[in-house]
Order: sequence, then C-alpha cells, then structure tokens
Amino acid sequence: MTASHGAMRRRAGAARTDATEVAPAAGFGAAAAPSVSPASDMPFVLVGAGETLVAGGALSSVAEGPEPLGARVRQLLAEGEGPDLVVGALPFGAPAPAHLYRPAKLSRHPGRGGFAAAVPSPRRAESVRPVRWQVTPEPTLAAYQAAVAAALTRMSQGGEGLRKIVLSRSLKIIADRLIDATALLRALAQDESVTAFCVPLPSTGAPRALVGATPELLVSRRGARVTSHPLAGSSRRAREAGADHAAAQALIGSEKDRREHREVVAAILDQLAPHCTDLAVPGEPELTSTASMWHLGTPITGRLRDASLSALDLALLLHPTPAVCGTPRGAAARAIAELEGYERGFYAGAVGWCEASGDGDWHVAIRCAELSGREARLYAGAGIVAGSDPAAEGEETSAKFAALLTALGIDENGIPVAEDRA
Ligand SMILES: C=C(O[C@H]1C=CC=C(C(=O)O)[C@@H]1O)C(=O)O
Repeated sequence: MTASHGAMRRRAGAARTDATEVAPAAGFGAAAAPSVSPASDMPFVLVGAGETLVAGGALSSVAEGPEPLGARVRQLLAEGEGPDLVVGALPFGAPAPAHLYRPAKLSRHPGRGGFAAAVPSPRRAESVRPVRWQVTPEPTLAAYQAAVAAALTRMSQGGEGLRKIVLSRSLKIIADRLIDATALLRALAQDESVTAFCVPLPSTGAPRALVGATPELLVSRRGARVTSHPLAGSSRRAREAGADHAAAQALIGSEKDRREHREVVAAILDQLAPHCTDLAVPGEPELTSTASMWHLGTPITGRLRDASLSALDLALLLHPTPAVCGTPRGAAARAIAELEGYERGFYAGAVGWCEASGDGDWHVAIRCAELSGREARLYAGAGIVAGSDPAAEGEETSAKFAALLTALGIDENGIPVAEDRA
C-alpha cells in the first residue's frame, strides 16, 4: 500500500504500519489469552445464526471525501491487498462519520459453533470480574418520560406530519475493574435468537468498542436476493410460561404496537420497491423473541433489479428506518436531536460487512454498549406513536437494557444478580 492509494488511509490511532506486522489480536487465537480482553484488543466479531465472522487488525480505512460512501468503499476494495471486504459500523446519523475498514485477517466459521474456537475464553475471568458497579441513568427515567410526553405533544399538534419518534435513554456504567469485552460478547452470544457483535471503534483517547446483541436485521444481500427483518412493537418477556404467553398475545393484539410496526415495514418497502422485483411481505406481523423480549417482526424478501447495488448501498438507503428514527424521517431525526439531548454515535446505527462482490449483512445496532476501559455506556430506545404511555415506554427501555445488564451480571441499579439470572 502506498500514499497514492487515494481511498485508503491508515486507521486512526493504529500504530501498525503494514499488513505483515498485524499480529493476531490478543485473546483471539493468541497462544496465551489474557485474563481480560480490553476493548483495544478486540477484533471485529459477528456471531449470527448463519456464521461467526472474526476480522482482526485493520489494513486501511475508508477515506473521508466528497464521493458517496458506497463509491469510496468500492475504490478501497479495488486497491491493495487483504480480505475482499470491509467491516465496521455506520453511525445513527450525521455528523458522525462511518467507521468502515478493511481488516488484516478474516476467519469465518459455520453457525455459532465456531465462536468457541475463534474467540477462546479468557483465563481467570472470574477472579478479575468487577465487583462494584456504579450505574447512572442519563437522562433520568423521569426526564426520559418527560421527553416521551413532549414527543406525544408534538405529534398531537400535527407539526411536520410526525407519526412516530423513537426516543432513547442511556445508562452510564463505571466498574471498579476493566470490563471484559470478550466475556460480555460471550455471554451475549448465548442467546441464539440474536446476532452478537463487537466492533472496535476509532479513538483518540482510551480504546473503545461497541458490543451488543441485536435481534434486528437491517438488510442482507446474497447475489440478487435481498432480505430484511424489521422489528418494532415490544413487550418484556415473563419468567412464568403463562404470563410470557399472555405478554406475547397482548403484543400481537395491540393496535398501538401494530401501528408502530407498520411505519417501519412501509418505509422499508417504499425504499426497496424501486430497486427490487418479487418483493414479498406477509400481510400480518409475526411474533419474534429474544431471551428477554417479545417483538413484532416482518420478514421481507426481494430480488435486486440492479446487481451493482451492494449490501452497503442498500443499508445506506434504508438507514435509519423508523425502528430507530421515526416518520417522516427528517422531522423525526430533528425531534430526536432536540428531545434526547445527546449524540447517539453508533447506537441505532448499523454494524456489519460488505464484500467486493456486493454481498453482505448489516444489523441494526441496538441492545448495545460502548465499552472503554472500566466504563460502559448502554442505550435503549422505544418507538413513540399516538397512544404511547410515557411510563410504559420507560419500562420498555428498562426491559431492553436487561440483555446487556444480565450479560454484565448486574441489574439497573448496579447490584450483582444471582448466577442463575445472569
Ligand atoms: C430502538 C430499539 O429497539 C427498536 C427495535 C425493536 C423494537 C422497538 C420498539 O418496540 O420500540 C424499537 O423500534 C432499542 O432496542 O434501542
């Protein structure tokens, strides 16, 4: 690689200067795995139903520039050496730049079974696990509920035609020891209904990584076949079977949740229709579940008219869907910026990969945390439509935090939870 490769630039902060110098990430195939894997040592990992993808090191990042992101990625993949794909994350929205790079090493393993081989257990993890945790809601639950009420007022006033606004809140977590990114990823990957992910993030300070377990597929492309599996409409699962069944039935029968869900399906169909033939979508949403949540989901399939549209092009077309933003998109994004009062960064963006062939997978970056040393920032959001109740939406975000908190071994107050609950 030379300076003449206009589309390439070294990954920010990467001390490595050439592909041959990129060592296997510590804790991932290295002979002596450390007891704790800080965010800095993590490769890009996706553990999904179809396969486990592990991409270590970074050869070159997609350059910033005036050309569309898809074109810059194509240029990067046409030049130089290395695996024929980019991996990384798309932010929720501007002004944050996308974080896409060509890894130095790639291994793919069928199903989730490859996870153990690709990502060995850190040794002595138990002995170094944090014991004290401080959890601070930012904003407070009360402030979040007030923001939901304000969103409802905006929608009822009919301004900008707003029909849906997805509002999130965050938890700031500080542990007394380094938070082990490998252990967190491993715990999250145990839920077979989600795609667990770890994306090392660029940083000018302490190393950072986005770690999560998303149930939502933004878009996947294999040849001409396109699939998407939007989710919207949620309910906390119950431990007792009868109550769990009742929660699911209440969700599928909820007019408010079906309306919230329809906004997402309609937006995705609108975006895909000009680019696809054979678009197929069930008339009714389906119940889908993770270990902790029920959701309404709709599988959508189609065939690409134009084979030059890559999985990344499709992700950029669809993102942000009303599952994380709202409708109309522009007005909802403005309302979110005003009512949430913080930058989402990569939360509610997308994580995934795209090959030079155009095939790839992009997952909605929800149920995730940004890790950095002893700190984590968790995010959870809920779709607000007419008829939403601020207290219920606050409880829904608590339910959505449960996946990450349980994997960390704590509750929303930072109290360690018993092993059988963790
Ligand atoms: C925005 C989130 O969830 C989205 C995905 C599924 C269901 C959702 C809901 O019911 O509100 C959200 O649209 C999140 O988990 O932070």
